Amino acid sequence: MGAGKTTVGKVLSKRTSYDIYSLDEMITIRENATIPSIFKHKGEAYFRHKEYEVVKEVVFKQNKKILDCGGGIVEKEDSMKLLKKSSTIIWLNCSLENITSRINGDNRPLFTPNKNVITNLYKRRCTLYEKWADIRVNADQDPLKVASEILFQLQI
Ligand SMILES: Nc1ncnc2c1ncn2[C@@H]1O[C@H](COP(=O)(O)OP(=O)(O)O)[C@@H](O)[C@H]1O
Ligand SMILES: O=C(O)C1=C[C@@H](OP(=O)(O)O)[C@@H](O)[C@H](O)C1
Ligand SMILES: [Mg+2]
Repeated sequence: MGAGKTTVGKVLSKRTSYDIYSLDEMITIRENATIPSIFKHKGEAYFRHKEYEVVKEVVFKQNKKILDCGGGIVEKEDSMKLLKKSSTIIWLNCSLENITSRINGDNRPLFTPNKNVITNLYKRRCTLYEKWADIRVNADQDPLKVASEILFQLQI
């Protein structure tokens, strides 16, 4: 959360002309509900299943594309296996300090300003990103630079 995936994804889409699929946006439209409302009324497991369904639907399309995932996609192994099989997984590695300053007071149900809780979530997620990512970029810099670093690493 707050690493800049959605922001950088849009920059990459403009620069490459690849289509972009924002999973959070697709889920919101399909469920006709906001993400906080889905979490509140249906729970996280339901949301993760919806994420999985959207991934399954888009990854094997033949067009060149960028998937703007939610940061919690790593919580569901089935989703990650599909991504690993089909895609290059990019980790936008961002300090917890920057994440916290970017999204404080935002509309993300799993974000909390409680330092212990968010530090534990951050550390656990970092282990998962480390496990699954093909490429890691420094996301503690301007989004345009993050996008350039990704294109450089992918040689696009
Ligand atoms: N590299 C960056 N530097 C500073 N602010 C950023 C950066 N990337 C994103 N932001 C800002 O942080 C917030 C969260 O960005 P977003 O792209 O939605 O992150 P994510 O999709 O990873 O949760 C937005 O207000 C966005 O404008
Ligand atoms: O980290 C998470 O568990 C989540 C991240 C959010 O997306 P962003 O990473 O774009 O904030 C969104 O999918 C949902 O609030 C859950
Ligand atoms: Mg996002």
